[in-house]
Amino acid sequence: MAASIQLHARSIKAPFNLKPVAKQSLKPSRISCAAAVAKPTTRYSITLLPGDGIGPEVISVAKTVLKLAGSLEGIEFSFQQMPMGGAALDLTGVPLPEETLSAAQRADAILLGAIGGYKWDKNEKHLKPETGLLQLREGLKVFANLRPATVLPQLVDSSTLKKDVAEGVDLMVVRELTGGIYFGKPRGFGTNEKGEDIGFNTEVYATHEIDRIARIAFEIARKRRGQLCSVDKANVLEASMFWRKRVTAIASEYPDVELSHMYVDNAAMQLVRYPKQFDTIVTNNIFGDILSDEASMITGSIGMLPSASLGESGPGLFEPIHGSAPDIAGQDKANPLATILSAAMLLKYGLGEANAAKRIENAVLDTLNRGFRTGDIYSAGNKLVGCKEMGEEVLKSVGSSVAAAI
Ligand SMILES: NC(=O)c1ccc[n+]([C@@H]2O[C@H](COP(=O)([O-])OP(=O)(O)OC[C@H]3O[C@@H](n4cnc5c(N)ncnc54)[C@H](O)[C@@H]3O)[C@@H](O)[C@H]2O)c1
Ligand SMILES: CC(C)[C@H](C(=O)O)[C@@H](O)C(=O)O
Repeated sequence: MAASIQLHARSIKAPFNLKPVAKQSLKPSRISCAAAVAKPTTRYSITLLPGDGIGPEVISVAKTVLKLAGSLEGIEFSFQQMPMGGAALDLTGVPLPEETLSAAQRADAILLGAIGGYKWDKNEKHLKPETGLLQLREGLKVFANLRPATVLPQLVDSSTLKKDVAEGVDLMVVRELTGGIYFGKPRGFGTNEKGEDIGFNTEVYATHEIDRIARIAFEIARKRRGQLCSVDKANVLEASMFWRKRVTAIASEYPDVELSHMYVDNAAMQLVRYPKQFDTIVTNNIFGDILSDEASMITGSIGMLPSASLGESGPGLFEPIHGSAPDIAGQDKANPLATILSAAMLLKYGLGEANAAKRIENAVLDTLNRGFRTGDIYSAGNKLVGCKEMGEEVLKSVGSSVAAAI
């Protein structure tokens, strides 16, 4: 089994090994005239969770891309598709059936589309698709969520920011994923001393939760441009004051990384004022959710941003950061590139298959170079395509020598 924080083996000693080693080949490839040069076949099991809305559309495309990129690198996948979110609610009455969680836990990696939709919006908390996603993240113990936002030169004109502001942006949001206000207790509904109805949640972080995400962020920053910005609300919130104290303490283990701190309101503003100032951002669950959506728009569209969610052991969870986009679901309008790039992250961080990952990344660049655009990233002079056609073009690029060469 593969994947997780060590960026891929299932058990980890070092906090974050950014140089994963590919899983061992299980058997030699078929004997043929080309046997001397053929790569041995490596096999992985992938759990696919298409979910709701545009989820099934983008997963179907990403699966074919993953399959082809893998086969060109001697990798064979077995896919198991399981219900999740609203689709699971309709089928089984719960948003994360036990069978889905255990299939995910047994897999080498998980690729998820998106969950949610109008149909289930008024459900009680425990019957919301979103609750299923949080249960999945908790069940897989994937506490580190990596959300890279890179402005590709081909898409500078798709950004809503001015060209000189967006050009060259390359940042990584490291979001704590299994703690904070999303999971803190007490939480719920009740009545206050005046007898008025209330809803309440708790933002809480323990030392080990902050220390482990901080170490991962420092490791990532060390391998990028050596700058880590910790985003909090330490001028107001005790949980943030403690967050800042622990991140500062962990910094002593990483003298080569330059640590800065920023309040979240300022960070939200700086992201649109001068995003190039950021290299790696580390932040809590809720601030990471919001800031990564904001960062996605710098790159042109939320339909471009992939993510990897990793734990200390066990398989990683890979998903685009966007939701189920009910407004465009079923219309073949979704941009599948965030999910395709999540498949690349699955290969790289989840399985340690860097070459296959590079094939996908290069194929995406080549497809954009050839002028294909879904509606969300369209600009004049390019060719407007739907989700399926975008997928077919990426497949062509994966199959061409370009993908191996760029
Ligand atoms: N990880 C997830 O599964 C996830 C993430 C966010 C939201 N959600 C859920 O999705 C549902 C809709 O939420 P929302 O509307 O706030 O956010 P959303 O991300 O689904 O959509 C926001 C906007 O971005 C557009 N968009 C999103 N992905 C796109 C893509 N790949 N290509 C082109 N356009 C795209 C949508 O059309 C919409 O206009 C809700 O039920 C929400 O809870 C799920
Ligand atoms: C759907 C929701 C539970 C989820 C989150 O808040 O984490 C989403 O916004 C995301 O970013 O994946």
